[in-house]
Amino acid sequence: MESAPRLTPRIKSSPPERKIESMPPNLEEFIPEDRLPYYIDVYDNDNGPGSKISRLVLPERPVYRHFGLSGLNLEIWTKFLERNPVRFVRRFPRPSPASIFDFDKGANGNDPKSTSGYPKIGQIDLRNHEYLGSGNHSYVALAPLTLPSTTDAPPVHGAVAVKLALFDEGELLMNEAKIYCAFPRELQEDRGFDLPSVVPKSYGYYQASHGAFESQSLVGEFTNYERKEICKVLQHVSTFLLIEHCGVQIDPLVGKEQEPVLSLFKRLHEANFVQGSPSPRNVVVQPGPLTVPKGERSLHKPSYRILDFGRGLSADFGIGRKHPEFLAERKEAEMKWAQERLSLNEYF
Ligand SMILES: Nc1ncnc2c1ncn2[C@@H]1O[C@H](COP(=O)(O)OP(=O)(O)OP(=O)(O)O)[C@@H](O)[C@H]1O
Repeated sequence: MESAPRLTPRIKSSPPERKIESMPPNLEEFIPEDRLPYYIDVYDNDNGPGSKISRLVLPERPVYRHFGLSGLNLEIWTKFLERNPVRFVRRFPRPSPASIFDFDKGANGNDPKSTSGYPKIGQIDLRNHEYLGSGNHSYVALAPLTLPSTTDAPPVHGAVAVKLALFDEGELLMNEAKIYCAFPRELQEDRGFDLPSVVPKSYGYYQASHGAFESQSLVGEFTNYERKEICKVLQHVSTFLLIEHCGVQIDPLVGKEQEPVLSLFKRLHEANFVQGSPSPRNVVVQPGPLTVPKGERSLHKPSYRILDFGRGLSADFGIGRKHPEFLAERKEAEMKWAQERLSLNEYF
């Protein structure tokens, strides 16, 4: 008997291929909280001729449209950025007080690796990033993340999605960061046929701050006045969220293609989360299954993931916690929404 032709998912663009040769393979491993760095240095000083001010570190924000950039001393910022990375500090998952203490002991000079093996400073290199996508609120880039080795773990080097807030949408990104912190590990890790991963793994939410700048060893001479001006610009620099790169956007799905994606929404709801804006833009696909080595994966066995939790709800905090009945209502509505919006019929 002839077997039925297998349906491969519709996707918006061709499956991910490295456009930049030096880009490492995607980081796929789960990194426990105590291995995430306290600081991340972002290299972002090479934005092509004529544009020394990075769009990524300093996205266009309404504040500039209203007041222009004149209030900020961009000459000094440029001088700083040409020679130094921008240092960000981890906000979520919140570093534990003990690890901060331990970190500070090391940061004071003499202990490059902390005693508990806590990695101090990671690096993101945005100079050669690939554009992954953007929404109404964000710009998402693929860039290499490096974490130093610790006393009991090897270094980490892999490509991750860096989601930056555009305009003044930091609140959505912060909500998303909190949701990622609340996800249980089993939603992020692929555990085989019956329990595929539902959402990307996340590697923390980071913010540029005065304190992080003060802890940075700077290349070049900066006067006190210049330091103050740099701190003013830092207040406008976007926060960012690091997440696993999980493939390319799907196109609306037909018939049976919808089943695996709807079952991911079901698992998300069973774990007491709501995504908040289901649409084909917020579902990505890559060759699977993820449990086998990369060379053996194919789009005939697709691995889907749900993205974008800016408008997400969780039973762990906020309105989802205060009003469980509201959360239950949203889950029901979201399932109907997902059925309609992921379907090709919706578009005709
Ligand atoms: N982890 C990821 N892996 C692969 N692609 C991604 C990832 N995160 C984001 N993208 C791409 O970037 C696009 C924008 O991301 P996202 O939907 O999270 O942004 P947003 O600004 O919150 O969107 P919206 O306008 O729906 O609020 C996605 O549609 C997807 O194509």
